[in-house]
Amino acid sequence: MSKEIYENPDLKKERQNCPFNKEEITHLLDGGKEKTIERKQLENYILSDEQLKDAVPMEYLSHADKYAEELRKACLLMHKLADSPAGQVPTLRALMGAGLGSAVLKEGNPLALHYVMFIPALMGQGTIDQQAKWLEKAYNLNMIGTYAQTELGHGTFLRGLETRATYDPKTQEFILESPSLTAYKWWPGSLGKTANYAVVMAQLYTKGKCEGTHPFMVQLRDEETHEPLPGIVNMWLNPVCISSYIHYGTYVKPTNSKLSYATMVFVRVVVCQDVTTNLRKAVTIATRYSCVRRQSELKPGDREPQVMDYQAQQNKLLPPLAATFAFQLAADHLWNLYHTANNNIEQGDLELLPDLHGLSCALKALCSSEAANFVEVCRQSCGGHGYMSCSNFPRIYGQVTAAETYEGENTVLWLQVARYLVKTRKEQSGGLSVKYLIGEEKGPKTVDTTLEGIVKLYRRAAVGLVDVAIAELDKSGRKGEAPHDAWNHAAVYLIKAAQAHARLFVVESFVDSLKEGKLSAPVRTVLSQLCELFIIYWLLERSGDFFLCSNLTKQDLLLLNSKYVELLAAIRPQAVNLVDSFDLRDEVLNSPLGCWDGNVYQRLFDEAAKSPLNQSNVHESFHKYLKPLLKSNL
Ligand SMILES: CCCCCCCCCC/C=C\CCC/C=C/C(=O)SCCNC(=O)CCNC(=O)[C@H](O)C(C)(C)COP(=O)(O)OP(=O)(O)OC[C@H]1O[C@@H](n2cnc3c(N)ncnc32)[C@H](O)[C@@H]1OP(=O)(O)O
Ligand SMILES: Cc1cc2nc3c(=O)[nH]c(=O)nc-3n(C[C@H](O)[C@H](O)[C@H](O)COP(=O)(O)OP(=O)(O)OC[C@H]3O[C@@H](n4cnc5c(N)ncnc54)[C@H](O)[C@@H]3O)c2cc1C
Repeated sequence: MSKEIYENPDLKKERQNCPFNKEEITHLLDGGKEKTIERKQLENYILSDEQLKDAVPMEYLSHADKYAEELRKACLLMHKLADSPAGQVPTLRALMGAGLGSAVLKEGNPLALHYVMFIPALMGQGTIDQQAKWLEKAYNLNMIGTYAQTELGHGTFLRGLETRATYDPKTQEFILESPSLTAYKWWPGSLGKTANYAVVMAQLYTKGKCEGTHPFMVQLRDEETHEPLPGIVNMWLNPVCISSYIHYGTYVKPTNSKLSYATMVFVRVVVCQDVTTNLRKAVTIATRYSCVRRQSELKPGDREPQVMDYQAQQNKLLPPLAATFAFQLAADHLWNLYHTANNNIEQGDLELLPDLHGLSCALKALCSSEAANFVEVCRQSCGGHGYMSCSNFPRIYGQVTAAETYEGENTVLWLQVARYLVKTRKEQSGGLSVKYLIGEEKGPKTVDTTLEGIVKLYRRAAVGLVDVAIAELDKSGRKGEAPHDAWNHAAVYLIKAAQAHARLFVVESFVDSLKEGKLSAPVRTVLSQLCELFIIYWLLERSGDFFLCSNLTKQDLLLLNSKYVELLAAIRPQAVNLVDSFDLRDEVLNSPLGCWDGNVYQRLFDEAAKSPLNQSNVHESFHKYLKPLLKSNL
């Protein structure tokens, strides 16, 4: 007899009479029906492998055992990648895109950097000959690489990196050295124990002149023994300059000195997708739990309500739910720009490079910071159980908040965006993605609170805040301040302008995607509600920017507040159906709070039982420490 599949009755009720086709949204997020089929096949292919499951929860292992267990699974995963029926690259893309990797490798993937930075660096910066020599070896995992740029003393300021690569024309070799403790490479993933090669960013010196940071291929460890090569601690020999600019002993400048930063641009684009995937997990866990959890009293004498019925809970969870769609659509737009710009750059056309740099910095900083804030709100919305390690919120939060720092610390990236905006506004040129900065914003300054009207407000804020920042810079200049001091003293304004620009890009991506997309009426309705909720939410959160740069009035704001709470109520009935549309398997969510069947309490209890401390009634430490204390009559 088939075992009755349990489904929490409240969740079951939430799923009844769904007014839209969930699969249509799943296909939209996957990039089409075929992509959904491919993803599900790959998920089955990976998640059905018993050897990829943890014998004991990772949190109960030692540091070394965690590393060993993650490496065991990562290596097994690589074999499955190579044997995947869908082919290596689609499987890798699925591992990176759908958060599938973290379903298997919960503490982190010791081989991630090999795929996320080492191979992209070879592809983006290696010469044809270098790619012929190393790419196949890297794809076949006959070498494991990392990307070693950050040093103990420098992570942000790349022009301050201390690792030196001195070209010796006699031997036609580069001598790499770490001249000081602060020059030691620090932070690169996999560098400690896993990688045997690295792309090392170092200052290139030739004929006594520093030509700036360049990438070098360096072998770190013996391929057989894995022992560090001689002198590896503070002296490296025989590196090879990737995309060599040394021709017959003479340095030939690249067309753009920042092309050596290309790998970081790629990862910033990838990070937008990754933090969105993590946010989707957090929202799914919190939403399902909030419909299972009944607590307190809404109507005196009534049964305890689902906590999702509190407007306060909807205010916590529905903006992040909307954000997952907004960030996904913006990340898709950025990915398309990346490919266009990259193809042009390969043809020697660098025109889109500033736009790509500006936008990738903006979106990486915005999506990572907003996702980190939203994940924390999702955790808090689950009360005490959200604090448990098994809820998966601590791990998801650790992953998204790391993204606020790596691949360019967010503040530094905001300032890069501001530099690009000020230049575009002042020079009234270029700026593919900031066309509104070229020429004046046309039309009346009156405010209408339609979707189009709200987008116009975002545009006014984006251009207005750049002008406020420029006015500050000019004011400092008139006072005789040097440009670098004026820039530093305008930082607060510059960052606000950069953030307003990033939010405008996300808002326009969302609105435009709904206009362009071939959506059924029910899906269009629910996504339009989410879009309107999200852009009003952000406007209310940052109303000062809009008061400063438009004719927004107190009445407008009160009207928008009313519209916002109406939208909370309108979307509430579809919250579970929307997160079900993400089609995230329980193994990917990895949380008893977010499981599809809503059997939360039993799963929490089962998780707690796995703790080593729950394998006996009295832990041995009682006899060693507590009992003597109890007897000591202090
Ligand atoms: C099995 C598979 C499993 C897969 C798992 C998937 C997981 C995926 C998610 C996780 C992904 C990765 C893991 C994370 C690993 C982390 C890695 C790292 O952190 S690597 C190190 C990152 N470090 C940085 O980002 C450093 C940040 N600093 C900088 O970029 C620079 O120092 C900068 C830009 C702040 C300043 O540089 P510089 O001082 O040289 O420039 P200026 O500010 O003076 O500007 C001059 C000029 O250049 C332009 N510019 C700057 N940068 C770029 C660029 N990158 N591209 C193009 N142009 C650039 C700038 O705009 C100025 O132009 P101008 O016209 O003169 O105004
Ligand atoms: C999880 C993780 C994984 C990582 N993986 C790698 C890797 O694989 N390879 C690698 O090379 N690196 C890696 N890194 C390092 C990472 O790239 C750096 O930590 C990051 O670039 C920040 O640089 P920093 O640590 O020097 O911070 P700092 O720049 O020292 O930041 C400290 C403070 O100074 C501020 N600040 C710095 N410059 C300015 C400025 N110009 N204007 C205003 N404020 C400023 C920052 O905003 C910040 O508040 C990783 C880091 C983490 C957390």
